[in-house]
Amino acid sequence: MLDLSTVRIAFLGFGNMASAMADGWIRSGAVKPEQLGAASRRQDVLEARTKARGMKAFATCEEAARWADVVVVAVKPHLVEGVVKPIRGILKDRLVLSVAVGRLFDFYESILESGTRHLSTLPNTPVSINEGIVICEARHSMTLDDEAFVEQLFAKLGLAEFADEKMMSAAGTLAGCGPAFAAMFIEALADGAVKHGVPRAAAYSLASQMLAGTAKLQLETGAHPGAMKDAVCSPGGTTIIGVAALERKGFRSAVIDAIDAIETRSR
Ligand SMILES: NC(=O)C1=CN([C@@H]2O[C@H](COP(=O)(O)OP(=O)(O)OC[C@H]3O[C@@H](n4cnc5c(N)ncnc54)[C@H](OP(=O)(O)O)[C@@H]3O)[C@@H](O)[C@H]2O)C=CC1
Ligand SMILES: O=C(O)[C@@H]1CCC=N1
Repeated sequence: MLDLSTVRIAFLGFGNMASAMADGWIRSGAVKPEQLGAASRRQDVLEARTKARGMKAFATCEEAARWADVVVVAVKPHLVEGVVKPIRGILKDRLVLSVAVGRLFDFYESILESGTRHLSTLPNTPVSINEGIVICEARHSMTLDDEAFVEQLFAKLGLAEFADEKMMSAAGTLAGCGPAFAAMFIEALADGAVKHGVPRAAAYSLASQMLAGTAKLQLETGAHPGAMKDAVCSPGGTTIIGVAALERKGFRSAVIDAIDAIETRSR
């Protein structure tokens, strides 16, 4: 069975998502940097990113896969087939974890050798500080031991949730794309406060703490978000003025439309 203290994990592609996962595992203390390796396209960029973390850099995906017990496929979705197919013989005896959006169980069954152990996931960037989400496809070809190992491994990054194929896309969009929307909200709140004299740095930390605190309150109490909004809106007070302004601009519709646009894009 794979063991957290000895497992070797190789990333194929080491950009934003892969480096966030590496940071999360290293930060958790559960995986040592030397247990992590990566291969990507530009060798100079890879060397800089891996050296900064004390990780191993490999010249090719083949070398990285040969070294590893677990291979994380972290290239753009349209590159997955070209990266994976040439090394499918090596991957046959590895645990393959994918983070590529839209690359689910059936796709990997069609490009990997029969019997390869694989799982498709959709993580998000807050995994780098162990506060992320990893949405995992319920359909996979892992053994029970792999499943127990993966649950341990992903628990170090935050919340790991299994979702069936029907839910995978929308849940992945909420969790995976959501940090960009949340960051835009933080930026916009800060811009509004800066406009009225709050220093930029203070505006960012106030906006982020407000969002983190509100999210934690919802998670801990399970309160309905509408009730949480009502609890802040004093009759004739200031908040309802802001709520009415947001409604005039279609705030909630804009957010729903953002998810909708992603889910109905042509693939
Ligand atoms: N960013 C996010 O928040 C999330 C991303 N994902 C998924 O993660 C995957 C990676 O996205 P992201 O990290 O944002 O993208 P990046 O562009 O930041 O990283 C892509 C990586 O792939 C490397 N690469 C490109 N071509 C090859 C190749 N032929 N062989 C090996 N490596 C190669 C790139 O190297 P180089 O830079 O040298 O070109 C780079 O290291 C995508 O499939 C995406 O769907 C999933 C959830 C969230
Ligand atoms: O924008 C993207 O395609 C990736 C997938 C989810 C978040 N980032």
